[in-house]
Amino acid sequence: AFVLPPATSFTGVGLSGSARQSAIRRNGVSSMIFDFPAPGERKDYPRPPLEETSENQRESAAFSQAFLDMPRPERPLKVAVIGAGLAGLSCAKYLSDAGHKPVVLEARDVLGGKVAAWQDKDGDWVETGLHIFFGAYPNVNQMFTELGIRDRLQWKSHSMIFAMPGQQTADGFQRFSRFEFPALLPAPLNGLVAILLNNEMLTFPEKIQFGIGLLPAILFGQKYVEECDSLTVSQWMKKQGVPDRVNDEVFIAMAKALNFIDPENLSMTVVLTALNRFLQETHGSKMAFLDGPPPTRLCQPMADHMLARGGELRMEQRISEILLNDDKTVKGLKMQDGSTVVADAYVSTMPVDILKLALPEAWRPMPYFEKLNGLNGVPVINIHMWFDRKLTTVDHLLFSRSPLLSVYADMSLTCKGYRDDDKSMLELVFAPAKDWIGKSDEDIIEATMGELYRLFPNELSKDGSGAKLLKSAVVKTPLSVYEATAGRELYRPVQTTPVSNFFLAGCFTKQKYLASMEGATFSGKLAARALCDAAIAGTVPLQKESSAVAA
Ligand SMILES: Cc1cc2nc3c(=O)[nH]c(=O)nc-3n(C[C@H](O)[C@H](O)[C@H](O)COP(=O)(O)OP(=O)(O)OC[C@H]3O[C@@H](n4cnc5c(N)ncnc54)[C@H](O)[C@@H]3O)c2cc1C
Repeated sequence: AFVLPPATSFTGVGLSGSARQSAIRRNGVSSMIFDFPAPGERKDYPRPPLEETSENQRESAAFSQAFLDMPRPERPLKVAVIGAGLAGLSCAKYLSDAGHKPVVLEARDVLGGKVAAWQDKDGDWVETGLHIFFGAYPNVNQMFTELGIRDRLQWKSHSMIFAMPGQQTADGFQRFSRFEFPALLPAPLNGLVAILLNNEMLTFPEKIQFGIGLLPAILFGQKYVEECDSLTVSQWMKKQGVPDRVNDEVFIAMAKALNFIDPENLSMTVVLTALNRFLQETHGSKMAFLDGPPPTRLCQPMADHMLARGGELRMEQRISEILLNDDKTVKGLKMQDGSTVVADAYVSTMPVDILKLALPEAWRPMPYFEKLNGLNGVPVINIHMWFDRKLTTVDHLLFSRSPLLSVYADMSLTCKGYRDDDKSMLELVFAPAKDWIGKSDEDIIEATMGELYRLFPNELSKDGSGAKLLKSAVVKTPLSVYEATAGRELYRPVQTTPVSNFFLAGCFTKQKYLASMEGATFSGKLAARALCDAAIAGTVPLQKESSAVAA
């Protein structure tokens, strides 16, 4: 156990009710015990087991190791990291690994940003989003390994399961169509067999036509994938002569799951990027659920890691203005409470819509920042419904294939922390949400029930004789991840900005893993690396005082 040095602020996430509130208010306890190795105690990160290592996974482990192997800075940089979502926490973690001093400033009283969760009055957890981890998330998987919390990822059978709304089995239960990836075959054979053996959704000629359509992606690789950003999924399907039914049966569900929009709008690059990972990595499409709420089960260990290495976390600290020097570098951050935070360098991980509003006037004409106008957040709604009995026995993510919903899962089965042997808690992603985001929670729940009657024909009944809805929670995110419509790749900024002491991270910034938890985590790592390199090159202007961060 390691005793934190005095005056380190911490978050009360993980505690409940008044204990949590008072912990947040105290925000500067004298000491806390963490079951975590002291700085310098462990030189090398543990590697994931060999059988799970893909080339991307090995690259990610080496990238992490480089932070530990860097020469220790003579004068550690104080870095203000704006936002404690996955990008901010990842950036802070790796900066602390490299010997720098991150100070994370989070506007809310909860860690996680788009993976944030909180407890309702009954103590039940409400999440911003239903979150799935994939085998093809090397930097996220590496993060779990580095924090010693791999056992918190609950891996499910290697399958993709699609609901068949309105269709029932002979005994009246909901029908599913499964793509099963055989365990003994390597990629891409396991994926091809999974597709070939499923005959409920696509006919053999349809699969062949889709396979032929994909040939250029297989032959020309990444270059072709990137070129396809000029086309929507629907346009690409037409151009490649893929039958409409493939779009309707599979890609509406896929597009909604990947970016909460329809194939008529989604860039084909997004779909090809996902397919590429799934077809190249044997475990790529394997899915895992976290074993409880992300703020306590994932974000807190990330924060603890950097706190144990001298970092700082300040909750309920919203920045209201970026203050500039005459040369347009950042002079400090004006906080909403009127205080100012000064550091050697600054990393913004604010979502793109908030960042655009926060940009200083002097930066707006710069082409790098001007490009951000091409990116906008997409609306999405996450719904929780608690029922008085079990609705399903399927312990997996389900693609709903229904007009209003995207994916859903019975969290009482899929997630150890929410386990209930008698009742179901469905978590459902409602998308596209453009026409619904302004509607009342009651309207949204009523519309969702309408979909559920078709999805659970035997368990739910309009006359009230089936399972009863005990309570529900609706979480609206009007501007979530950037909307990946055709042509957006051009607008995604790299992590190094034209301002020498200002860096960007966040899932919208340029990296090869889309707007996802992996994208956010990797972007934070890339920003930390860019900053460390700039520090070594001496291009970050240092503040005069040795203790640069002042509140
Ligand atoms: C409903 C839903 C379902 C999803 N499902 C999946 C999934 O299954 N798999 C997957 O990989 N991804 C999924 N995602 C996407 C994933 O959650 C995001 O890509 C990722 O969490 C984004 O992390 P981030 O750090 O880039 O941004 P954010 O999480 O948005 O973090 C930004 C942080 O900045 C803070 N902030 C904002 N303004 C200020 C300010 N002025 N001052 C200080 N702090 C500020 C915010 O409070 C926030 O904590 C889902 C998202 C949603 C909404």
